[in-house]
Amino acid sequence: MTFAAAVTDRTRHLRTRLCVGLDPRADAYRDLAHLREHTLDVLEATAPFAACVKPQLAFFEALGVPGLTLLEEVCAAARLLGLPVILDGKRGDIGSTASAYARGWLTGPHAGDALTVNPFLGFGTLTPFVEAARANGGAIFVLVKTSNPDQADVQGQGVSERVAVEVARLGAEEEGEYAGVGAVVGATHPQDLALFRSLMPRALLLLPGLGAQGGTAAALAPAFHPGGTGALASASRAVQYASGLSVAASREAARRLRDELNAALE
Ligand SMILES: O=c1ccn([C@@H]2O[C@H](COP(=O)(O)O)[C@@H](O)[C@H]2O)c(=O)[nH]1
Repeated sequence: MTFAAAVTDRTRHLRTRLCVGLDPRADAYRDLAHLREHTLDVLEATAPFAACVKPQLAFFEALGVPGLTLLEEVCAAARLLGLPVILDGKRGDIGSTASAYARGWLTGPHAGDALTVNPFLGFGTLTPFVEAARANGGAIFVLVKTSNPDQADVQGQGVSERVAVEVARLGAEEEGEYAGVGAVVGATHPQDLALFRSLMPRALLLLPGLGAQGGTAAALAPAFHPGGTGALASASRAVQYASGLSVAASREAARRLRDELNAALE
């Protein structure tokens, strides 16, 4: 089953559109063993309420080689739990380097099922990512309009719309309900969600910024299709560190966010 089909299946059968983000901050733990245990515990505790999981590569890379080993463990554990994995790496570069990124993060030993991708080196540089994702039934999420308040300094509405049109074009010929070329649109921009939904009708939208950045489930309905499919709302700190390092609190936060999204959509 492709990534797009697998998350949509979880949405329909488990009634969840929540993407649980894993951003393990080294300074929150006694040592690496503690970070590892808590991260894997949060993953397991929140899995029943999640459509997918999104490890942020920066936090794993910051730990060096042990971080990459842990990332492999996280991906393997997610698979055992039936959770599709989005690696949030925001990769992008000239073609030859983009190919290496695509091999590493979409087909390599610590590959995810999907990868976030930066389009700002030009649309041609997306090709290796699209091809690697297609070859493996995976997906990419292209940055269209990021969640941070200063995104408009560089992205701007015209640029974001142009990227959105390209995302739709890249996915247009793919089979299936949703294409393997999706888009990142911040949950912090609820006023723009209807526009981006209409510009990219068959793209899965990844909506980061739920919780800690101020995004709310109630405002996200325009990103979804009738029936509540087509988008994944993502929260990291609000789940992993819902109340200090309490795993029970992480579980309850995931359950609450899942329920809030369902209340807004069903
Ligand atoms: O536009 C974007 C794209 C990615 N992110 C990443 O998502 C999480 C958000 O963390 P929270 O704790 O839920 O705020 C983090 O890994 C970001 O790098 C984003 O925030 N916005």
